[in-house]
Amino acid sequence: MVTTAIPQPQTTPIQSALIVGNYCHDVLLQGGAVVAETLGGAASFISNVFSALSVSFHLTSKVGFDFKYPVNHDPIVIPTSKTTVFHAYFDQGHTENAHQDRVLKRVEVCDPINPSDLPDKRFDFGMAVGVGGEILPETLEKMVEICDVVFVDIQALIRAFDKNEGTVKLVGLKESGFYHLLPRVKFLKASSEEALFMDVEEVRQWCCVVVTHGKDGCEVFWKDGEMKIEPFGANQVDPTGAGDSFLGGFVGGLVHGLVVPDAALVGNLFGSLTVGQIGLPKFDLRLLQRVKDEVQRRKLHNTCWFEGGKDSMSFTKPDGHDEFHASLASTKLVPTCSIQECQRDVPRSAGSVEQVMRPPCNGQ
Ligand SMILES: Nc1ncnc2c1ncn2[C@@H]1O[C@H](COP(=O)(O)OP(=O)(O)OP(=O)(O)O)[C@@H](O)[C@H]1O
Ligand SMILES: O[C@H]1[C@H](O)[C@@H](O)[C@H](O)[C@@H](O)[C@H]1O
Repeated sequence: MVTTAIPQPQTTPIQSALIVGNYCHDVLLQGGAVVAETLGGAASFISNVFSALSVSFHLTSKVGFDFKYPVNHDPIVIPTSKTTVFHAYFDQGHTENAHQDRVLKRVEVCDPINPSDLPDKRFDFGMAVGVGGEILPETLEKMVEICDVVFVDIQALIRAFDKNEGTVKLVGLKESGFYHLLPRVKFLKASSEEALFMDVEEVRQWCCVVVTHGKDGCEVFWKDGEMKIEPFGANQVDPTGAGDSFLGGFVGGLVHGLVVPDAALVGNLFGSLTVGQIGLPKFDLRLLQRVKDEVQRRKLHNTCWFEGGKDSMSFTKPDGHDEFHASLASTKLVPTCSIQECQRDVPRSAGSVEQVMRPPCNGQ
C-alpha cells in the first residue's frame, strides 16, 4: 500500500541537536600534485546537510589561528594551535591497503575537545563526529550524559596516527578506550572498511550499527535483524565526506519524522550527491526543495523518533519504501541550475583549487 500522507508545512524540526567534531583543512593529492584544497571534517559535511534540510543545531568544534574558511557556525579558535590538516593521497590507497580508496595523513592537529568545551545544557540528540582524534573518552561520556540520544561515527573512536607522518591507521574498537560507552550510544555508523575493526555481532546487541558500502548503499544491523538499503546512482569524482553526508542525511531524515529504513535512504541520497563533487558539496536548490517535499509526504509518524528504549529498536521497511526510493531518485532529474541557485552552508574560500576543479551542479 502506498502511503498518502498529506504534506505538512516545512517547519524547522524542534529537536535540539549537538554536533561535536573539529573542522579541518583537506588537501587532496594525486600524482604528486595538489588537486584541491577544501574545508573538511565530518562536522562541516554534516552541518552542510543539516542546513540543506533545515535542521538547526549547536556545533562544538575547534580550529587554530590559521583557519581559512568562513563558516556559519563559529568554531572555538585556539590562538596557540593550528587547524587540523589532512592530506588525502588518492593514488596510494589501493596499493597499501585493498580496502582503502585513499591514504590519509593528519599533518597538523588542533586541540582535543574537552568535556568542559561542551555547552552546559541538555540536547535531544548529539553526534560525535571527530576526524583527528579530538574526541576523548571523557568527552563522549559527557555527551551521553547531556544528550538523550547519541549518534557516533566510528572514525571518531578508532583512528590512530603514525608519529612521524601522521598516517591514519585504525585500531580495534575494543582497544579504543571507548568500548565501555557503547551501551549508552544509540547509533554507530561505520564504513565497510572501518566495520572490520569491530565485532558487529557483539556491538549490535547494544546499539544500532549502520555500515555504509560506497556505491552499494548501506546496511542496518540491530539486535534481532538487519536490512540492506538501496543506493542511488552517482558519477563519483571525490569520495571525501560521503560517509559524513550520509550520516547528516540519515539523522536529518529521522529528525523530520522518517522511520529508520526511509531515513537511511535519505542518507544514501546525500552520500551519492556528495561523491559527485569535489570537497564540500553544493546542493541544487530545486533538487533540495523536491527532496524536502518528498520527505514531508513520506513522514509516517509524529512521535519523537528517539522515544522508547533500546529494546524497542526493531525496523521493517514500511509500505511504499521502494516508491520513496524512486521518488528521491527522481529529484536528481531536475534541470541544471545556475551557480547562484545552489546552496551550501559554508562559503568556499576565494581562489582555492577546488573552484577550478568543481564540476557543474548537475554533476549531482
Ligand atoms: N559511488 C557512489 N555512488 C552512489 N552512492 C555512493 C557512492 N559512494 C558513496 N555513496 C553513498 O554514500 C554512502 C557513504 O559512502 P562510503 O561507504 O564510501 O562512506 P565512507 O567510506 O565513510 O566515506 P568517506 O570516508 O569518504 O566520507 C554510501 O552508503 C552510499 O549511500
Ligand atoms: O574532510 C574529511 C572527511 O570528514 C572524512 O570523512 C574524514 O575521513 C577525513 O579525515 C576528513 O579530512
